[in-house]
Amino acid sequence: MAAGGSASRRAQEARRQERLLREQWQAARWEAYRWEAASEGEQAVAAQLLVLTERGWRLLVDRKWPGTRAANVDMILVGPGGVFVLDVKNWRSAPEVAQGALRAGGQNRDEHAAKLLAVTRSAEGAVASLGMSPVAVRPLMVFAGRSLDTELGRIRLLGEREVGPVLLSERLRLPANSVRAIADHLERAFPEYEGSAVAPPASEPRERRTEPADGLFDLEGLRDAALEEALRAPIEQWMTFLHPDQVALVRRNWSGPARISGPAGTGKTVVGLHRAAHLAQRGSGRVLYITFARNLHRVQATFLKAMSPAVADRVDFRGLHAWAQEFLQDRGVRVRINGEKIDTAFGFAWKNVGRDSCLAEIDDTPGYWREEIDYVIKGRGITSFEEYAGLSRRRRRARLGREHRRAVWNLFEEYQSRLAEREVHDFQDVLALALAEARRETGQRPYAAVIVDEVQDLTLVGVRLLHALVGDAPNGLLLVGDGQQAVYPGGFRLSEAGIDIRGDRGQVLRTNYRNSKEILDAALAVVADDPFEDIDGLRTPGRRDVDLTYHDGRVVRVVKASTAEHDEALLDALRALPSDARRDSAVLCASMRAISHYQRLLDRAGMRVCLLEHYDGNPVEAVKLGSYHRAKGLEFKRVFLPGHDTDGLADARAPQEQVPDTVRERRELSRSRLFVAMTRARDELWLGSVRRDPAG
Ligand SMILES: Nc1ncnc2c1ncn2[C@@H]1O[C@H](COP(=O)(O)OP(=O)(O)OP(=O)(O)O)[C@@H](O)[C@H]1O
Repeated sequence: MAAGGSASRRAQEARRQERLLREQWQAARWEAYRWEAASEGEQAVAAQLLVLTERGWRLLVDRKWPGTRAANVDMILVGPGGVFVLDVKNWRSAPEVAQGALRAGGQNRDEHAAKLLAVTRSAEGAVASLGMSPVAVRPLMVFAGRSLDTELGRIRLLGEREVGPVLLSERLRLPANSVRAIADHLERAFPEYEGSAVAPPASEPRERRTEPADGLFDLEGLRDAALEEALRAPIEQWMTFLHPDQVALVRRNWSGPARISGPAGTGKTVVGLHRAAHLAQRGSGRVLYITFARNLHRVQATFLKAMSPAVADRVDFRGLHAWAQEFLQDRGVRVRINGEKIDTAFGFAWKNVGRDSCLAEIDDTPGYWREEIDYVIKGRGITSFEEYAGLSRRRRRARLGREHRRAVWNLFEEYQSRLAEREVHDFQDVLALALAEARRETGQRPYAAVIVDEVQDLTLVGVRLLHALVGDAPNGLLLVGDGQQAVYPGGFRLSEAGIDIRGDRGQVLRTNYRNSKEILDAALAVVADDPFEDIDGLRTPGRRDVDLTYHDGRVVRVVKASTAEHDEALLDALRALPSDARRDSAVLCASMRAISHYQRLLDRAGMRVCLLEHYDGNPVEAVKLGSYHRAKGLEFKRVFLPGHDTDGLADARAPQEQVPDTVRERRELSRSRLFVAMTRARDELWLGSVRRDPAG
């Protein structure tokens, strides 16, 4: 359609909406004025809110507060924007918030805020039994005859004029059937208050309010449009609903460190985020939410803000290394990181004592030995050769005798002295320094709780560091992750970190809410023969039992004879998408080289690209592009994996006994990474390959 045509359609729609609103406003005012016992101010607020009831919201007025004898609740509103508990005030003096207190006419009015919070907690309890996240209920204090929009803790204070527009512009959180279910449930939990001052007249049939007053109202149409919009909504649209088992985890009281594990897509992150909001809402201290991946925390911060704006500023989302550097800086400890100098230091060390040692017989790629130092020696905080000589090198395949370990140790010492010579630290040093600092008793506890997402990506020293921040305090440390999605070498057991997870403090989620069966089956086939050991030391087979929630999805396999044909097929698939579907699509690659290649390809084809390192969780009208690593923890409706089998999948079919241990280890890691990338897809997974010449 021509642009002019769609602009005129939009203008027509805007006029229709305006007329509709005007009609709804008239009807609402008329109805509010029939609430004779209410003050004029309360009627004005009610009129604003009654407009919402014409737009898919349900308004419960003057309800009994369960568990009390005579107290009432002014209003509860349930709608696409969530659940709100309202207290309507008709004060003679203007309200103000000063130094965390509510005041009016020179007097402290905190008792009103306390009552509203207590009612909100009752409502949270009621919706939690429906499986709704407790953080989705929000308290509002609305002031008749005033104009304001401010906050007091988690309470939002709004004036008579602001309340309608603010609620109407809330982002979509609940679909229509959820609004119905919650409102029905709350109607039962908060029965009508006897002797109600503002209840609508009994003679007025309740249904009248939701029926069109005349032909101008197209309520059915509005609802259908809202529903359709929810289905089309970008993938970032946050889920407010949790399964009752997940809600229980969010609200649970743990007596010490706890852990949530489970296969890909089982809602671990959702639970972690709701838990962060819950703790921030309940306690007085700050919550630290840590991930290893460098941009994931930004995305998660955006999600939390959408989900629970009132608490968002009490949760710090950080990448582990950046946080550790800030922490050291705050404590006055100097660190110097310089990537180039670190590489040179290792390069020299390898040349001097590695290249001609017995290590080269096992694997002559220096990278393997650098990983040994990073993940095994420094990552596990090993400080003496004897300790290293007796170490069980978890998830490392090459068997090293004493002689080889001695050679690794020499390489490590040489590397350390080269770093010292250049006066630089590497990333492992930063964590070790931060750990030493965190263990120093300063009397300050910066955080009440620490939540670690994708914990399998951390090293042992990283986990020790975060544990040191909160110790074994109740509800202090929560570790969220899945060993099957480990994408870095090496590993450790929690017991080595001195973390004891026992009884109900170790929880496993089992229902995959993300992937369709076809997609999950394809992903599990890649790692089917790779049993793995998780941080609790349990060995688990690669093909795990997962419960599925049934929704459609498909796997598209495209095999071409040349890279050019393969790339053209990718472009065709992307071009075939409607333009608003591209924003929920991601092209993921195993290497940086491949990312540069596909960035050029998409640029040349005129397709807008958003690199994952720039993605912050807000919907963006572009195809996302990034590495398998960067895609960790994220999800997309459609995932495109060009050349997905160049690194790992095909190798899995080679006879294993002829392959050196270190190569097998690398391939295993490649398969884990591919598994992670594949399980990012919700509805469609596109797997591209270039046919290899069997003789080649
Ligand atoms: N109870 C639920 N009902 C419906 N959808 C849910 C539920 N719980 C989680 N989801 C959805 O399932 C998807 C996967 O959730 P999440 O990202 O938290 O899983 P995860 O276990 O952290 O995944 P991964 O380990 O693969 O990163 C998300 O879209 C989330 O909104």
